[in-house]
Amino acid sequence: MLLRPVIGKLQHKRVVLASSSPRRREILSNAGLRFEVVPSRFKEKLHKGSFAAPHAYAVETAKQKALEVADRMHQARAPFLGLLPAGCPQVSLTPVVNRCPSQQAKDLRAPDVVIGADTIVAVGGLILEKPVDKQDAYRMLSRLSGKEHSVFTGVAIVHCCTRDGQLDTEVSEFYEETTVKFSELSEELLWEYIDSGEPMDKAGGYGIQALGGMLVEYVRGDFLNVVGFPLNRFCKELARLYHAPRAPGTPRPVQHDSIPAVDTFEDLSDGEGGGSDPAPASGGLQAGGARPQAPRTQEADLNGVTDSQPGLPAGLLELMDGFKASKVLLTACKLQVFDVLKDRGPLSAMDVAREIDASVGGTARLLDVCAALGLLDKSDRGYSNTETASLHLASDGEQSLHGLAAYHDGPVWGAFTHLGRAVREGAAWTPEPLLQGPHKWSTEATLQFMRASHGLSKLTAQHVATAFDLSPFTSACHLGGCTGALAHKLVQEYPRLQVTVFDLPEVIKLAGDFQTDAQPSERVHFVPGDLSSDSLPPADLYIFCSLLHDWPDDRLHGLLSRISGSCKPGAGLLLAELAPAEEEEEASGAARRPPGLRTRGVGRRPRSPGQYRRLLQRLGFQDVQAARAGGLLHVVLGTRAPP
Ligand SMILES: Cc1cn([C@H]2C[C@H](O)[C@@H](COP(=O)(O)OP(=O)(O)OP(=O)(O)O)O2)c(=O)[nH]c1=O
Repeated sequence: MLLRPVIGKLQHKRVVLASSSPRRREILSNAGLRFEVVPSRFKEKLHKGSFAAPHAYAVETAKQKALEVADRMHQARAPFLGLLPAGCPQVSLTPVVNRCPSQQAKDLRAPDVVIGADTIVAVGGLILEKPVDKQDAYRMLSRLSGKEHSVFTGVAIVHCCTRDGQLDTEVSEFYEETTVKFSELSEELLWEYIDSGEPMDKAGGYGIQALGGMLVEYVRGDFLNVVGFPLNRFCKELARLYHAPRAPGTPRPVQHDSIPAVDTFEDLSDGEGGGSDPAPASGGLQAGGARPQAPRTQEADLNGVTDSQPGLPAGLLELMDGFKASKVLLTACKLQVFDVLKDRGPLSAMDVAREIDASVGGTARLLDVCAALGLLDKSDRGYSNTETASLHLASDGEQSLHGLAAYHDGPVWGAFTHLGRAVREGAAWTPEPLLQGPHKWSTEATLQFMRASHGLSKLTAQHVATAFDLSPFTSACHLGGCTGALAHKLVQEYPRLQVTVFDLPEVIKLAGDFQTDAQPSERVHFVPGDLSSDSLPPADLYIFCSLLHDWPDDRLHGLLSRISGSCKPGAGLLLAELAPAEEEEEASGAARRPPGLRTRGVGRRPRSPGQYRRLLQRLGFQDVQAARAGGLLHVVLGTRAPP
C-alpha cells in the first residue's frame, strides 16, 4: 500500500470529516488528507441493547453521524440558491480561503465524501462512551482498573451524490479493535486523573495519548484506533475502494458529477500514483489562491459512455462569490444576532427582529442564511445559536471573536472595497487608520484594532505559552504585546516569570480597558515604546506573536539582529507566527486560517518554521526548535549563543 497515493485519491474530492474530535482531525491531517470539518449533530443515543456486539453499535453510530452531516449539507444548499443571480451556477458562497469551520459546512458544492467515526470502550459486555460527569468517569475508570478492555472505533465513509435534487449515498463501513490493559489504579491516582479534566471528552474516560497513557500497562493493536481513528485500516479501505478490480459484468458504482466512479480512480492512479506526493486538487481552491479545475478527460459514466467535456471552474466561482458569506457573518455579528440568541434560543425571526430593531422579512432571510452557514440552528421552534456562535460570535465570553469580526467589517472591509485604487496608486492594502501611522490613529480606531487583537490573542495564548517549557526564564518581554492577553497567560503558567508588555504609547494607554484576568497580575508590566526606534526593556526571553509574518525580509532581519545584539548568552527568542496555509491545513484539516490581525490585506506568504530557524541561526541563536501552537501558529524558540 502506497500511503500517499491512497490518501491522494481523495485530493480531488470535497472531503468532510463529520467529527468534532481534535484527535481525528490531527490524525487525518498528519496523513496529508485535505478535508473540511463539519461536526455531526447526531445524538449518540442508539439503543445499545439492540446491537449484537459493541462494534456494531460503534459502526452504526459512525454511519449516522456521517449521514446526518451529508444530509444537512445537502439541505443547506437550498436557502442560498435564491441569493444567486439568475443563471448563476450553484457554487459556494463561502470562500475556501479564510473561512471558519462552521462556514465551511455550507459551501454550496455538496460534499463528495463524508467520514464519520465513533470510538467506544467495551469491558465485560458494557459499552462505555464519554463520561457525563466526574462520578461517571470514576465509575468507568474503576471498572477498567487492572483489567484488559477493548477499544472499538467504527468508521463510515459515505460517498454522496445528488440526482434530481435528491441526495444519494453509498456507505462503506468498518471497525477496528484494540486491546488495552490498565494497571491497578489507586483511589488517589484515579481522582487526581479525573481532576485533571482529561477524561471528560473521551470514551471510557481516558486519553491514552496524554496523561491517560500513564495508566496503561500495554496495548495490542492500532494505537491510533484508541485515540479515535484507525488510520491504517482506513487507508486499506481507501485502497480497496479505489483500486479494487471490477469483476466482469459488475455494475459500475454510483455516477456523480464530482466523484469519479471507482474505475475512474483507477485511471487516475497511473497519472498521480507515480510520485510520492498527491496530485494537486483539480477542483476547488486551496488556501492562498485559486486553482482552476483541470479538465476531466475521458471520464466514464454509468453506461460506459465517455465524456470529454472540460470541468467547470468551480474553484474560481467559489472565489468570486465567497465574500457574500463573510458579509453575512459580519453583519449578523454587528446586528448582535448571536448576542440576542445566546442562552435564549430558540426565538422566532419576529422576536429577533424586534430585539435587533430590524425588519421581520430581512431578519428572517439573514437568520436563514446564518443557519445555512452553520452559525445557527433552525428548528420548528425558531432559531438558536450553535455552540460555535455562542462561543466565538457573541460579544461576551472568554473566546469571543466579536472584536475581530467588527474589525473586518469596518476598516478591513473598507480597505478592500477600494482595492482597485490602492493597486493603481501603489498603496498598501491596509485599513485607513493603520495606513496613516499609529500616531494618527483615533482612540476609536486604536480600540477597534485592540479589540480584534485581544480576541485572537486570548484564543491562542494558551497554545503559545505552553508550546515549550519556558520555566527556565524569569523575565520575558512581549514585543507588540498589545492588551497583555499573552502576558497574563504566561504568568499564570509560570509562577516565577515577570512579563513586560512593550507596545506603542497609544496602545499601552488603552490597555487597561481590557480585562484579561479576574485578578490583574503584578507580574505583568506595561512599557510604552516604539520597536523600531526605542531601546527594548531588558529581559531574558523576547517574544513576538502574530506580528512578523508579513514583514519584508530586510525589516525583519534588521529588527531581529538588533534583538540578537542586545541579548545576553542564554537569553531566548520566541516567535509565534502564522503557519503557511498548507502547513496549517495539514495541522488542522479544514480549519483554515483567519486573516492575521496585522496582515496587510492578504499579505505575503507566511514563512515556514525552517525559514525562521535558519534566520535565527544566522543571527547567533542556537538550539532552535519549532512546535505547532493550536494549528494556527507555529512557534520557534532559540537561545542566544555566546559570541
Ligand atoms: C479511549 C480514548 C478515546 N479518545 C477519544 C476519541 C474520541 O474523540 C472520543 C470518543 O468520542 P466519540 O463520540 O467517538 O467522538 P467525539 O465526541 O470526540 O467526536 P464526534 O462525535 O464529533 O466525532 O474519545 C481519546 O482521545 N483517547 C483515548 O485513549
